[in-house]
Amino acid sequence: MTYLGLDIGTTATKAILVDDRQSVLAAATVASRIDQPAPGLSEQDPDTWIAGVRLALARLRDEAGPAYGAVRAIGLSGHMHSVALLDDGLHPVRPALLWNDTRGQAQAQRLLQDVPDISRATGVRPMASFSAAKLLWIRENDPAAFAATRHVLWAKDYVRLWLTGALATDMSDAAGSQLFDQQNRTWFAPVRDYLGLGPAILPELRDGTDCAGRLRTATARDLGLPPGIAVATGGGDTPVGAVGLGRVDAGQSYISLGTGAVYVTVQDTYAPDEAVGLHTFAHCVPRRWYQMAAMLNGASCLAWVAALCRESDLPALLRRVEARGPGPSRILFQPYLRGERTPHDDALARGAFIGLDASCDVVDLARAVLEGVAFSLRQGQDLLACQQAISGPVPLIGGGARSPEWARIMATVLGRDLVIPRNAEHACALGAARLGMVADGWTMADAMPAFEIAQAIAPDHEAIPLYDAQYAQFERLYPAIRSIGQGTAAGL
Ligand SMILES: Nc1ncnc2c1ncn2[C@@H]1O[C@H](COP(=O)(O)OP(=O)(O)O)[C@@H](O)[C@H]1O
Ligand SMILES: O=C(CO)[C@@H](O)[C@H](O)COP(=O)(O)O
Repeated sequence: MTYLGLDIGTTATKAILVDDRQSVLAAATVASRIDQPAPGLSEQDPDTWIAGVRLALARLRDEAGPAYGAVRAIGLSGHMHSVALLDDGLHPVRPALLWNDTRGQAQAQRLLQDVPDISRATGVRPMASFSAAKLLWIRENDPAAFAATRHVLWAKDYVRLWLTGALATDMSDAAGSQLFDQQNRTWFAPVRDYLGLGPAILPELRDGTDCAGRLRTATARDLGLPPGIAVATGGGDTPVGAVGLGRVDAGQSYISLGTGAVYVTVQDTYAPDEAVGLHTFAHCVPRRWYQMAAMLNGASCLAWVAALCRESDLPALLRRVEARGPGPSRILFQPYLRGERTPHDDALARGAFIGLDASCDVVDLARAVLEGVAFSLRQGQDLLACQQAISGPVPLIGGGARSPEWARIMATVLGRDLVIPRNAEHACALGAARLGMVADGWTMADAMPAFEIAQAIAPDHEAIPLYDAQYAQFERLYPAIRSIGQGTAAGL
């Protein structure tokens, strides 16, 4: 008896096969194409999500052998906010604007002005990342696509549509749309009406643990899976990561360092604080919400600086950073390469290095990047901690968690113990498989045990005061150069 988890990540699709004790039997990762032809633009063709799943499953099938044919249920996770618009025939009418596409900034401002109570009802101030601003941008800039739209789905929902034929979404992807009433867990009519979306355009809402449909016979044959198996509704990657860690109880936190970065704390009541740029969203599991600081610029900043400096071996670069000895660096890096959400809500914010001198080399730049992303997460931690205490060691997942060197810098900047869970890279895919288990009849308690620790990361206590001083400088940087960054972004 096995379970399949699919995670439609921003940079890669991941598939994982586990047995009923959740031992990983096989895993596959397939890189995704992203089109980013100019600053602020970030798109994906929804059909690449299906192509990624197809290829990942072919690899999983080769690796796993007979266990692959014994799958009892499938669960899904996907990057959030990236909305797929489908026509009458359920085909995409245009590429999806991804969560880190910031074209909808002016539209977000208009939503804030024109829709009373939007922030309190939807759990966050309107921002370009969220689906409502994207839909408004498309209505104004691609009216033919908007007019042809009959259905709106999120990344994992489009994959599930292909698997089962069911049109649905879960509470957590709905929560990230800014079209959702977080308290009552239902669509929020004032935004829907403002956008001019008929009620039938938004899909049926379900919990992520529900069975949303059964695997179609033809698709099952094509994929080599049993027909008719349950496919869970699934969820957005942020809450599904929490499921993969077994951290779904109030007060439990975790950090994900993927393309972006999120710092999450689970809640069992809806308690928004939209004023400070935190997000308060419904969870993919029933009767839970979560509060998060969400940064557009996470481990992608490391990939960026490595590519810029033609360093193709990330682990080798990170070892060179560590070999330089303890930080902080004498250079400051502001990581807003794609604008930023928490804490600034500024699509036109831009990146910066400050303090360069003639002796700086790639290792100095890389260290400054690792620290700048960590400082950004500390700003998120400071905001979250105003709402509720963050207790105990915090687990770190996502591609960035592959680096113990980065985790050490992060622990020191955050001033707290971190832990790298076993299967940290697969947390969202594992969470997806766990949603599949619940859809197959398991209880949440049995399907979602706490993670096992692969590595404990303690802060460097001697370096904490030095990093505190550098963090104070970091906090001064954005207000000092905001207008310059906005000016260059606007082409002034
Ligand atoms: N060895 C490594 N150390 C630190 N970061 C890494 C390493 N390998 C990959 N990464 C980072 O992981 C990021 C991708 O993380 P991942 O969680 O897989 O992304 P996503 O789910 O957003 O597609 C890349 O931006 C890359 O910089
Ligand atoms: O915008 C958010 C959450 O609100 C992002 O977390 C996306 O959901 C994509 O995550 P990664 O690809 O960076 O893991």
